[in-house]
Amino acid sequence: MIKALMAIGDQLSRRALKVFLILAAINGLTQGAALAALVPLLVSMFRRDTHGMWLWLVVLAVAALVNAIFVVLSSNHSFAVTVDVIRDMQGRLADHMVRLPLGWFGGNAQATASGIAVSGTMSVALTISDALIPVVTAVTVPIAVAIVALAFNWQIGLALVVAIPVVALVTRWGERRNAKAETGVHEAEFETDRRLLEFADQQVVLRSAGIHGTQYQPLADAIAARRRADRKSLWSSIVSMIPQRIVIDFVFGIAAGLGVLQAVSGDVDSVAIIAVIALTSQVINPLRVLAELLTTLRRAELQLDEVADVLNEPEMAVPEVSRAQPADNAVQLDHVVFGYGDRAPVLDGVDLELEPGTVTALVGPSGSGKTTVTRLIARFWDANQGAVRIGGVDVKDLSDEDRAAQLSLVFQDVYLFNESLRENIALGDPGASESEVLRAAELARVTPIAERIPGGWNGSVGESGKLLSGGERQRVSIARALLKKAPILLLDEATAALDGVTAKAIRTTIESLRGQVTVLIIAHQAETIANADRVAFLEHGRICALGTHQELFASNPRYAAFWSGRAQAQQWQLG
Ligand SMILES: Nc1ncnc2c1ncn2[C@@H]1O[C@H](COP(=O)(O)OP(=O)(O)OP(=O)(O)O)[C@@H](O)[C@H]1O
Repeated sequence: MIKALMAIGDQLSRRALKVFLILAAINGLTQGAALAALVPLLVSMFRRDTHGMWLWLVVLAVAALVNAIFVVLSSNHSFAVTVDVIRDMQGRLADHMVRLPLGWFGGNAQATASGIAVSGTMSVALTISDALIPVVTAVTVPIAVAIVALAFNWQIGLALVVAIPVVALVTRWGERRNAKAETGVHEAEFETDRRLLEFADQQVVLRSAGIHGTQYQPLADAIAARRRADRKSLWSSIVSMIPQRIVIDFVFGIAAGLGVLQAVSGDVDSVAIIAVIALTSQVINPLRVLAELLTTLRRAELQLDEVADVLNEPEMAVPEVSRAQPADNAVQLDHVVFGYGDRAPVLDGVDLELEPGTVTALVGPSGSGKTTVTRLIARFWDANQGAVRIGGVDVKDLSDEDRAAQLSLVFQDVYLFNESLRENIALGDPGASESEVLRAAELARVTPIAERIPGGWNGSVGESGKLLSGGERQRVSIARALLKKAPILLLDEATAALDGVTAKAIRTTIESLRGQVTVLIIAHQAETIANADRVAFLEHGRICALGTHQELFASNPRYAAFWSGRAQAQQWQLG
């Protein structure tokens, strides 16, 4: 675990960790020395040797005082190290995660990331503060005691010196044996947490399906698996503890037996023997708790492995400074091939050019890759082949700031922050004036929302915007995008949840941007598509037709069939 912590920490916290370990070791050694001073003290007392008694009493007092100082120092330092470790791990995780491709956040990765960044780092930090000092003490006290015993009675001392590595080996064996069960517990814990979060988050869906509590099978399964894993881990630790206990008791038995033999044969002072045997017993307790402490360390080590796994995920290479500046607000996809992970390509040679200031509608069957096109323009992922360019510059050559400045995005799944209505819009341009915010809000028809909700512009939208309707959330996110005034606007079904009148008003707003802003719009409403300068028809991973809606409808049978299908389904009159 120390090795893993050293690998993750920066130079400063590595140094702090080393100092902490040294302090903890001195703490253990001085504790052992204070205990050891009891042997000559007891012998002097029994021999009524006043000089010796005082001498060893002073030695004991000094050792106890030094130990007390190091207890305070190491405890104090453990607090500092704990804070450093949390800061370090969370800081490095945050810095790294913002540079990971967004694809990494799909599936379980998001739950993993929040689990690791919050509970994982906390549990590692708590292990340092609660378990590391006892572990170091459990190792150093027996060593100190064995050295002292060697000085007073070499036979017993030798038995301890030989026994300590044997006990350490048996303990290590037990801990390794437990490791598999511990990994099982860790995985089961993660799955239960993930299912519980899902269960809490998706209450609307579950209740509408009539599913309550443990009727939600994946959660019930996760809880049952966790119970099984806990039981397995408990048995595993009981089984591995037995040999450790036997070896420890055996060592104590041998030390006591040796002492008794020497006392009976009259070779050594029996008082000294009693004192050394009493001292030996002090080795037993730290060694016994060592096994439990190692299990705690093992759990922290698993968390650290996960932190390391996240940190080892390759980052997207983003230049600090753009290698060139976009010449205009054109967007170009040049023979782009892209697939999610190792799945078959979604886009298989997409060529598309959005001319500056034009409105292009991207249409195609569900799952054809329309959203994926917008994600590649925004560089949430990198294309496997081909290039995506903004103003003639490859998006890979733009810094995060320059790329973000070029784009405004409104996605299907709108996320609002648990802030006021005004703050949610102002996020689009934190430097915007009050009148600019209100103007963007007006254009996106947000004003009626401010008039309705308690608190008006300063009223809260609730967690993830849950106090607003789906259509209202979309309007706020459109206002946010309009406020940004970026030269390229990507809209992915941004008006899907709006009523006809509001959708028409927003369409008018978007059309008013024509000539200034390059707009790519994914929409299913016939009016939006019919009014676009050009329609790009995406099918089978390629743009297979490009032109106005009327041109494509007349010349491309696949497009005409696609629209006829939609019109039939939605009873639209087209063409
Ligand atoms: N994060 C992801 N990980 C893996 N596969 C994905 C991911 N996002 C989308 N896909 C897959 O990529 C394909 C294209 O998805 P995309 O969302 O781009 O299609 P779309 O044309 O926008 O669909 P729709 O019109 O239904 O919104 C789909 O088969 C989808 O399952």
